[in-house]
Amino acid sequence: MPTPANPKRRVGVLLVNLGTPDSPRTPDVRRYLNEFLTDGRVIDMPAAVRYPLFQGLVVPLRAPKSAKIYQQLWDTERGSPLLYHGLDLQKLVQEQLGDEYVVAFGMRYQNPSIEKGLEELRDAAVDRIIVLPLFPQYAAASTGSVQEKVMDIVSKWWIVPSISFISNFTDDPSFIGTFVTLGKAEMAKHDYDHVLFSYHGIPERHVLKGSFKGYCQLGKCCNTYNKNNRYCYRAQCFETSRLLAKGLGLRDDQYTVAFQSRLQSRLRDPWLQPYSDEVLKEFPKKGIHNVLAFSPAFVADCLETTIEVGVEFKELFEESGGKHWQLVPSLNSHPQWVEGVVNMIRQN
Ligand SMILES: C=CC1=C(C)c2cc3[nH]c(cc4nc(cc5[nH]c(cc1n2)c(C)c5CCC(=O)O)C(CCC(=O)O)=C4C)c(C)c3C=C
Ligand SMILES: [Fe+2]
Ligand SMILES: [Fe+2]
Repeated sequence: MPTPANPKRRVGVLLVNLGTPDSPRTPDVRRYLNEFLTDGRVIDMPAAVRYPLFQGLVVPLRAPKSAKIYQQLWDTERGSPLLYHGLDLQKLVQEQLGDEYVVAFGMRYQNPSIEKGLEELRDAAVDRIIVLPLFPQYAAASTGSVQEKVMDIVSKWWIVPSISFISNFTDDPSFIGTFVTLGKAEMAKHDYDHVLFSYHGIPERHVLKGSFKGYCQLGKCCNTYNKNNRYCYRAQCFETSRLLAKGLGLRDDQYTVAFQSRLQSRLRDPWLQPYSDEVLKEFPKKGIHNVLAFSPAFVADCLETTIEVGVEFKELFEESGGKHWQLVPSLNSHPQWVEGVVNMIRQN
């Protein structure tokens, strides 16, 4: 309800990304991983197994190694790229939307928290709230987790606000268009034999658990994007890739879709395949020596893009006989993307 002091109706917008540690020091990375990897939507094991296994064993072993990688990524002045690009986006989107909207930013894990963002919107007396998780493709482990957290928080408020979620933007013209702009800029600087679209992986089980009436079975079911696989992460990754390829003018044999960042565990559960690291090692044997890599599951530079694709995959490719590897930067706060986010919000 509008307050007498501010009779104008205003819409609240909460932009959310995954999360990042407060600093690249091991204790902060441990705290972040403990929150992340005990989320039942990320590690879908019974809580009685998940907490002792991850807090007691996996996270203590992983945190010092992850901390070293975060130290490589950290900007001395601005900190974690995922955080500062998110804050830049918030500022620019707010400027374009004007004072009919109040734009907040939150992280699913660690800071600034989703709770703080929602409280900012409540304190601004907004009329309704639009939540935009900054994940192009819907996954229960990313978007679903943000939705659960938001609903959990507001369900405990005395006055529960009207809320809507933008659950994915797999095929949004500005999301696709900005990546095409960035990709074409790289293509103008160098000749490439092949393009790799590398997406964050998820366990195959997660896709099967969300399969609508058993439609998605990790096969050709994902070759078209339709009402039966609307929420299938794999189908969405293929759809994003087809649209990017079209925008870049690529034939089907000029690009490969693959999945990265699998969490190696002794359980050896299969993740979405093919695995990016295995695919890229084979490229030189197929005569592919110049590769342009995109990370279209992320809208901002982060550990998984800058370090995993930009540094680690490049080294692996060169060790395997490849000549030139280039990562296309993420959308960050590119003006075309800012305008796209503004349009998505206005259309909601
Ligand atoms: C694109 C959306 C994401 C999905 C889906 C996702 C699933 C998922 N992730 C893990 C495990 C890890 N992910 C890590 C980092 C990370 N993940 C995403 C996004 C998605 N994850 C982002 C944006 C980032 C980068 C954060 C940053 O600060 O730069 C990490 C931490 C890094 C590390 O220690 O290697 C882990 C661990 C699982 C298990 C999973 C699905 C089940
Ligand atoms: Fe992840
Ligand atoms: Fe599918």
